[in-house]
Amino acid sequence: MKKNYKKFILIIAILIILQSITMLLVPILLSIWQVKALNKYQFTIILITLLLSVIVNLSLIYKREKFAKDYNVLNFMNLFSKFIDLDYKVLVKEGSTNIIERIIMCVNSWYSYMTGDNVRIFSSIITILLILLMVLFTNFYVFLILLLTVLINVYSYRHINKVLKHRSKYMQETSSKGWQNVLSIIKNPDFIKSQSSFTKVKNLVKKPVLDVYSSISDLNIYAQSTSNLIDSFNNIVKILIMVFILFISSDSNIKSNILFFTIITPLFFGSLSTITSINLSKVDFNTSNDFISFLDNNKENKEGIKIDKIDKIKIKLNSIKINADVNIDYNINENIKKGDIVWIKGKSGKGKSTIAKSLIGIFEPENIYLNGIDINKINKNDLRNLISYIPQEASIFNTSLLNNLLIDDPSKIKFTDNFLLRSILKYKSLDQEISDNASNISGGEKQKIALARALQDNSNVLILDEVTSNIDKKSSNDILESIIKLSNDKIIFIISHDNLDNKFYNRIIEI
Ligand SMILES: Nc1ncnc2c1ncn2[C@@H]1O[C@H](COP(=O)(O)OP(=O)(O)OP(=O)(O)O)[C@@H](O)[C@H]1O
Repeated sequence: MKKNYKKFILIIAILIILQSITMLLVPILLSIWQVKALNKYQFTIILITLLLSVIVNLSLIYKREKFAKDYNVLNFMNLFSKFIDLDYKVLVKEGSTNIIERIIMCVNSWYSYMTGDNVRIFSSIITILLILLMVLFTNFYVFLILLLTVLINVYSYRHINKVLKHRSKYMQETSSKGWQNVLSIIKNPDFIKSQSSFTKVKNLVKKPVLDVYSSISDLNIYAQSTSNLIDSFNNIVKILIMVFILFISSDSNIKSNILFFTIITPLFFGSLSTITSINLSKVDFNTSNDFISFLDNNKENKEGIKIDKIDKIKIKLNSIKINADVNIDYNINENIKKGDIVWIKGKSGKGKSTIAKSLIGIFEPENIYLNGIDINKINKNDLRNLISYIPQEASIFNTSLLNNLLIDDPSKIKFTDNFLLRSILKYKSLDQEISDNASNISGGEKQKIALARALQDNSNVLILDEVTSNIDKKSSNDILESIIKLSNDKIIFIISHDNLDNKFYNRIIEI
């Protein structure tokens, strides 16, 4: 892609330079040839130049958007990998939707800046320098005025950018957090439709929406008013130059002077305002890069000793530190071996799932050993490869039932034989699209799909966290029985606050 990007930027640079040349060429030719005395040949050249400028503009749009598709997808996927690699605590604190919203903002600002704006700034600077050079040989005083204008613009924007960067960061953070909060309230259609009055829900939604639009409005007031002040200053300079030209011109050169400066000044100030408008996208671009540094600095450390199997687990737990404020106390001392089925029982909120999350390296308590090795020293990818954790909340995606199963090769699987899917496939096909928030399937079906997905992994340890809580007792027992039959020799943890039939386990960890 880097090679492709270089090639793309080269083409875009050529097109933008051509665009600037075609823009500058017409006024220069007109001022040399004099409009009144154009012959057929000169008129044709001017027409061709204008036509060329249209073709160059259209090619720019086409090239940019064609490239943007692949560029945006690649950038999104790169940032998505950083998102997956984030530390769990940061993920919980920031919120996944918030981070994804910011990733989308990054992709958009990279697109604006990297696929044209960066080159356009360059070409505007060249245009300004060329015009300054032309004016230097035409009128030294106007040259000084234009040079001073450029310096005032550069100095002002330097100052404005410092403030803007700060405000743009605040706006990006507030708006992505705000939309995350709104989505969390409205994402469940069952909840929305079960409300008799929307006053409370509306009040809940109004606060984050107000935060979002307030931050955008604050940013815009500052950005637009400062840009406007500079634009106004530039406009005054533009008028003063024309008045000055009229004042200093003699009768003989007044026409050519007016023609030259009428054409040159809009181009000069146009290029200056191009830089101004791109300035905003540059600020967004820099803010986005800071966000990428944030993602990189909060990466989870997965490094550690490589293991390829787990056949014994020692849990000698006194406490698990979840974060600076939350610490959960335990009194566990268990030696678990291959083939054991352990029921982790305890009241709600006592810390059952926290043990499961510690086993896959999300939390890092002391005194858990796998094959005699301290779990905190083991490579986290290996841990997650060898331990299948099926969480309490089934993750269901807005795609087909088949896609939800994340099966590598569907042709090898006989779905009707699958004890989990059989009952679902009586009423639904594998092509059935699962709607947003999985509103068109039942709670039990969600759990069966999540189970069927996880059971494909060829892991050594299986952790079932209340995985049948939405399924009737008889079906739930059938499912557990089938899982145990299929998981010969694995270590299985069954987390449940419900009573469990004693045929399903041979050890208990009670919290
Ligand atoms: N990321 C977190 N940040 C702060 N507190 C947390 C976090 N995760 C869990 N907790 C708290 O830790 C405690 C134990 O949570 P855990 O999910 O392990 O309980 P549990 O026994 O599995 O509960 P349940 O049966 O209701 O699922 C709870 O008080 C919970 O609020």
